[in-house]
Amino acid sequence: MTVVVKLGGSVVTEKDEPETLDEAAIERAARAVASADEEVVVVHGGGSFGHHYATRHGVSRTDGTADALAVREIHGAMKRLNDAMVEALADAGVTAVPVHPLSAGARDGEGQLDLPTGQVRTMLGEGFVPVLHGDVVAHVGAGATIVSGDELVVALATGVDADRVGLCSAVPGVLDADDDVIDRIDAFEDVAAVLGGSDAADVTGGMAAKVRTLLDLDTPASIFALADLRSFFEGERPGTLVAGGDDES
Ligand SMILES: Nc1ncnc2c1ncn2[C@@H]1O[C@H](COP(=O)(O)OP(=O)(O)OP(=O)(O)O)[C@@H](O)[C@H]1O
Ligand SMILES: C=C(C)CCOP(=O)(O)O
Repeated sequence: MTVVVKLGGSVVTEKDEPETLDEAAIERAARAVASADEEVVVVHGGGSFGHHYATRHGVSRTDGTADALAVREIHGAMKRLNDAMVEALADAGVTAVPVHPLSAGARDGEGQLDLPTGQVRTMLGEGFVPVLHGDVVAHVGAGATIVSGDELVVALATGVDADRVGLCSAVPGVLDADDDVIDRIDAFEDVAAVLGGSDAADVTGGMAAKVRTLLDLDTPASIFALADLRSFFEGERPGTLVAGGDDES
């Protein structure tokens, strides 16, 4: 059984405070990952590290930069966050190793992401837990653009043939107009009216982009809060199930 899980930047950082970790949340998430019996691929988002620098340099998933300093600053911030995540996971007993998307993937002229995953599959086979992160990647004709952790989740889930996919965010699921958790989403149009961006600085589009991206995936994906991460690893389906191309849950 292989699980791909994203730890949202809104969970592991104080998203409103530049380069500020949420240490307690990181430790709690690391303990939950350590409790997993499955092969796990971890992805984390940008939070107050990546989004802060991406906003400063005007870079998004579609607006690129040719400025190498901007690329180094955005990537450097994400590497600092990734170092902290890998260290916390290691402290919790997880065999975590870092994987940096800038060095592995790129976008073509249509913005399509190409993310090789052979190295991730080999890491899993050797007992490691790869830890990837939202990043900046080279983009044909645009210099470099942001790749969100959510896009990486979709590419990885396909690449490692994941059995389960989970996204841990700052909310208990996708909320409807009454702030109740929506159990299941099968089509973007069904929920478009209630989907917004992020409450904090976020160049990748918040919840609306998250749902749109996950609907591209054949494997159903759950969106839930940190309090539910452990139960997700225990096989439950907390929060909202985004079921794009497949009916099974
Ligand atoms: N209908 C909705 N239901 C739930 N959250 C919503 C909704 N509309 C907008 N949001 C916002 O989307 C946010 C989650 O998206 P965000 O991109 O911040 O999450 P993340 O993946 O945890 O963070 P990061 O992008 O830094 O990794 C919530 O914190 C909330 O502010
Ligand atoms: C802003 C950067 C560098 C990463 C964005 O990843 P996300 O937080 O998963 O959307």
